[in-house]
Amino acid sequence: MADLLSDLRPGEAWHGEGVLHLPGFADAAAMWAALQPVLAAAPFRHLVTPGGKTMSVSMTNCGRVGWVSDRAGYRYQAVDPLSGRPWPDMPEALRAVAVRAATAFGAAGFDPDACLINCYEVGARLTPHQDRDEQDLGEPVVSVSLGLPGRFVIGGTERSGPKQTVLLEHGDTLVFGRSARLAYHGVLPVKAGDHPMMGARRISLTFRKAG
Ligand SMILES: O=C(O)CCC(=O)C(=O)O
Ligand SMILES: [Fe+2]
Repeated sequence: MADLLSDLRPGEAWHGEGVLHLPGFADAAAMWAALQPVLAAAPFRHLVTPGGKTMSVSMTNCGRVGWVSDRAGYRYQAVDPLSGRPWPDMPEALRAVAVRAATAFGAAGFDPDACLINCYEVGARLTPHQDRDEQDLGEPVVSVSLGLPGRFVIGGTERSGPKQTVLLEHGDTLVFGRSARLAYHGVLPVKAGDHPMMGARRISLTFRKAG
């Protein structure tokens, strides 16, 4: 840990051994441009939880597999249920950022096969959950934020218990893995605002090794 800490650049922060915040790490404009063909082929949609609730966040995916939720449960699958076709490929420009961030985290060799893309309109939120549908929990999750700020809340491996909030702004990247891989985390309701590039919303791209 001491070695990693001494390599940190100004602004970077470890929130415990398993969480690394890299402010302004991603070229947000380049990522937004690379995302356009993905969103054209697989638009955002509001998924339904197994319990029958419609999520306030709308989602889509790129990569070999994508995360979906419906009355049957949560899972990764190769086909977009909306189009009946495979999810769009993960653009190399996006993948490269995730690999670079994972390397900064100490997870060199990260090879994401799924990118779940979340769109938060003002007021949308993600209640605390664990990301546990991936086969290899030894690999981290890398999340890149675009648009309005997000207040990312992360705690321990129990749903209750202390949590801390990390403000994620346009271009910020957050990596969580190792001791925090199964940490409960979520996003507080996004506050009203108007981002010059992204408008009144926050988008997060979450890269995973699903299996
Ligand atoms: O939007 C975020 O920053 C977090 C998203 C998240 O937790 C997820 O996609 O599982
Ligand atoms: Fe998550």
